[in-house]
Amino acid sequence: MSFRTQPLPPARLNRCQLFGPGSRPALFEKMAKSAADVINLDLEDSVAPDDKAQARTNIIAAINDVDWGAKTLSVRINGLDTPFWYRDVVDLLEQVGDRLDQIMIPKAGCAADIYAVDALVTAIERAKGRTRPIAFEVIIESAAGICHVEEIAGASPRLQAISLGAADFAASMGMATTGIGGTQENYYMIREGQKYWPDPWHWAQTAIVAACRTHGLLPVDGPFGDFSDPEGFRAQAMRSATLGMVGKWAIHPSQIALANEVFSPNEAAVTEAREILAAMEQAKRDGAGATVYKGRLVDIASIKQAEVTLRQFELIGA
Ligand SMILES: C[C@@H](C(=O)SCCNC(=O)CCNC(=O)[C@H](O)C(C)(C)COP(=O)(O)OP(=O)(O)OC[C@H]1O[C@@H](n2cnc3c(N)ncnc32)[C@H](O)[C@@H]1OP(=O)(O)O)[C@H](O)C(=O)O
Ligand SMILES: [Mg+2]
Repeated sequence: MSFRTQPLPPARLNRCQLFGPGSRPALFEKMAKSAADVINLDLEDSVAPDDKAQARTNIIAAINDVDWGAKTLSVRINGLDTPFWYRDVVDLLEQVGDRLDQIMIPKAGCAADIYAVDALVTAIERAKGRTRPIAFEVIIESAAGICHVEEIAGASPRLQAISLGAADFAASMGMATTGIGGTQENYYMIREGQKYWPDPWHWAQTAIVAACRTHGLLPVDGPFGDFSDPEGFRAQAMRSATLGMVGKWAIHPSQIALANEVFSPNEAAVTEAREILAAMEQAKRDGAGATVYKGRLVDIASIKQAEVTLRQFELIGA
């Protein structure tokens, strides 16, 4: 381990982030009653330019009036290249109480983007006497964003999470696809006449996970557009979980249970984690740093791996 130790991410559940357009207030109560850990009320790309002002009004009313329970409540503001974002921040922070937990910043391209929003948020918080600081989540969804992901991850103490936005990312990268996440038909390899489909999002996900883990943030997988394909969603989510992501967006309620299931350790994983810890306790008593569990090596690193599973399990139980 480096002399600089790796910080733990915020101890909160983030298995599923449910999105809903700010221009569809009829969805808000349904979102609040859902099983998603995080709610993202959207002012950005699911809202048409002419509807931005009304969507803002809808969201402010809903934050103040709807019972959001224990969910993390987040609003996605408009991008810093638009004329809308400053008004999003000002109206939200001046007109909602402490119930708003987080602002989501889309299309972040460099650390200065986060600095700009932080400066505005800080000024409003001071002016209004807000005592609980607003957290930030950032979406990496551009070539610049992925190039600068590590500096973005370290840009503000408000940052709690980073998501991958597959659709804008694909567009920014010039990828030859209109798919939002998942397997891409033309991204394949051939061996002995058989086609195999690797994951074109893999490298961007791992870059986000590494940046998040370095700075103690939650890495989150973004949208899977084809909500009629639950198996495709599940497969994408399981790949993301295997790479270290803690959750995934849902753009339709049918995706919530899938995300919650994939990002909650199952009984077998919890049992195995506990058995590995017990095996390592025995190894310690025997004066060994490594031992054999079910025919395979486990050592001190295995303790840390098992603790990842158990930490997530304990959060869910809390
Ligand atoms: C890709 C980039 C992104 O920005 S993704 C995030 C932004 N997108 C959104 O916020 C879209 C969110 N989803 C929706 O707006 C809708 O789900 C929909 C348009 C995809 C489908 O809506 P529709 O009403 O047609 O769906 P039904 O199947 O009829 O609904 C069934 C039932 O569920 C209720 N419902 C629908 N959506 C939601 C929701 N989001 N939350 C809660 N409840 C919802 C609906 O009202 C029906 O209810 P019922 O009538 O049964 O009571 C990204 O940035 C990138 O770059 O990658
Ligand atoms: Mg986007």
